[in-house]
Amino acid sequence: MEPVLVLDQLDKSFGGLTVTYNVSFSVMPGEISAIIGPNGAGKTTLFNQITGNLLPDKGRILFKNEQITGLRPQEIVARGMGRSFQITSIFPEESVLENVRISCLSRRKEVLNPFRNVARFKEATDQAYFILESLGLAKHAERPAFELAHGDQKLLDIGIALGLEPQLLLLDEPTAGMSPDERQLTRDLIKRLWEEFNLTLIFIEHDMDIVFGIAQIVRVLQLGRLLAEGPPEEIRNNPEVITAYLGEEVR
Ligand SMILES: Nc1ncnc2c1ncn2[C@@H]1O[C@H](COP(=O)(O)OP(=O)(O)OP(=O)(O)O)[C@@H](O)[C@H]1O
Repeated sequence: MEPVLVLDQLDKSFGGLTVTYNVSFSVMPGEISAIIGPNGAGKTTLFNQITGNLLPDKGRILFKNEQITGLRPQEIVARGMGRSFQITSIFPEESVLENVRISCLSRRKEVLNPFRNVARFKEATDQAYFILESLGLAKHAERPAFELAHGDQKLLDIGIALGLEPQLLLLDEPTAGMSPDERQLTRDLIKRLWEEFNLTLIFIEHDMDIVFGIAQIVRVLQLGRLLAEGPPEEIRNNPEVITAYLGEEVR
């Protein structure tokens, strides 16, 4: 089996600050994996390079065996990579349904003209409902998005990404700002979405219950370097990772 994503020796600096240094790893299709590391380790900057929001100074990124380094984010999305953001990217005045339907339609290149192709519009509406039901948001379908609670807005953001039918989905701190109960639900939800939508999923997360609960592979960044990579048990017992990040209490 070929990897779906390959990072090959990525470097990125801001002024004198090295934020990504010689980062290489491969992600296999269908894998669910986590990126962890201290604040400022470079996790989001790494995501930004993968999604084309930032250009690496050096190195290559391959997605489904093709070079995507230097492509614009929209081109990378069109190839099947989705992303949710730490800060949500919803249209606040539009309904919850409309937010997801827009992305389903844009996948079909029918954004603003529902009358041109009624069948496609209906198909996109059904797909949007299916996604909202998977996320537990169908009951809020008709409400304006800004009325949703913070946790639900984050879920909607994932729904928007799913509307684009990604094969690879990147989630940046999906549980940030959530209550412990919401975190628990979101953990189960992420696992279910991964299965239901046949995704390859990479998430950045600080909550170690979630990381060790659902990731098959954990990658640890420290000061922009890939410190360790492996299955949860191996990472949890890795002395360097414990010293750099985990501490003793999570063992
Ligand atoms: N556009 C930018 N210009 C200058 N410095 C930046 C820029 N983006 C990020 N940085 C710096 O790069 C470093 C890594 O930031 P990044 O957000 O990637 O870390 P992170 O691991 O995602 O952190 P956190 O867990 O807090 O989200 C930080 O020191 C940050 O201040």
